Amino acid sequence: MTYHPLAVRTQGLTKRFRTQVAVNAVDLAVPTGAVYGFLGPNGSGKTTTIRMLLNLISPTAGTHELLGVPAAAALSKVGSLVEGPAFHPYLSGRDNLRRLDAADRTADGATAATRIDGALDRVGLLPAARKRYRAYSLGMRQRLALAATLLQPRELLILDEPTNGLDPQGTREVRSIITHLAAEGSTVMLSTHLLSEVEQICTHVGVMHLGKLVAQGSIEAIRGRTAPTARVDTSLPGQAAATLRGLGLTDVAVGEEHATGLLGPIAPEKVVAALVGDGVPVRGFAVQRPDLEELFVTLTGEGFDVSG
Ligand SMILES: Nc1ncnc2c1ncn2[C@@H]1O[C@H](COP(=O)(O)OP(=O)(O)OP(=O)(O)O)[C@@H](O)[C@H]1O
Repeated sequence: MTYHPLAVRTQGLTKRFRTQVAVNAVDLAVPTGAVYGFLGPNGSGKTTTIRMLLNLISPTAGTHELLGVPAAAALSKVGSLVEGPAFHPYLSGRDNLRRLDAADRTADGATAATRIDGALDRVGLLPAARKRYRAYSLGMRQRLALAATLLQPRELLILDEPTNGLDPQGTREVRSIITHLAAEGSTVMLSTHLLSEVEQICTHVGVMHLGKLVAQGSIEAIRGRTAPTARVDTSLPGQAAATLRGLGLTDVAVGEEHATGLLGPIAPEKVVAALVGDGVPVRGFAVQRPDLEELFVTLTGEGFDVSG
């Protein structure tokens, strides 16, 4: 395995459908080892981008590389879930994988059984391997689709809305598999319209809005863009506010039983020490950042679905 710092890299990637620009000059940078959440509301261009990455449609303009090389040269190391594979309802999960594996001319027939059960095991479907596909829950069906992408070793997984349509249990199952796959060393790029999904399983995020990538980076770095607020719970909020102002906090506000202020570069422990030193009875102290949702609403002018 050759190491490339970016598992997915695009420059100026653009797709125009007649008059509509569905994807507009997108520069993606998915670091190797990341779980990258490709976040955006429906219609923002995620699927179109993913289809271009996988060479399923050709870009109007721009370039893309997977694993450091042009996509065509990397696709054998890339697992994807875009339109799930067609499974046969009357065959078992295992037999469905057998069919898919047999159709892969690069796969070694002698090791098929090990490979298939290995893939079933990784998605936790081994106990249900003999069940017919039609008896599978939606979550199990999606897990089988993931297993199908894992029949070959993959350095990169590109998953389009992998939890879409699943019930909470199925969603949890699929998220946990994604986390495991990432822990085993695969880079994962997944599209989603759920901010909560990004917060739960992603290390990085790229935010799409009307075909444009409006923000991208590690969750930590993106959170870091927001100014932290110190909040003091106290019976003497006026006095607390005076201390905060004295230390140089800005936007200091007084509530009924609390005071808040923007921390800036001031260390939280210094604030606590000053409050205590000034005799402010501190009942609680917290450093809060506006959550990602507030930040993304600012970036895109619209909210994200936070359920799920
Ligand atoms: N084959 C096509 N022909 C014309 N327009 C298309 C085509 N495919 C996508 N579009 C348009 O491009 C825009 C982006 O669609 P896309 O499916 O990429 O968005 P998305 O973010 O993946 O949303 P969703 O989650 O709904 O799939 C939409 O306005 C869509 O109608």
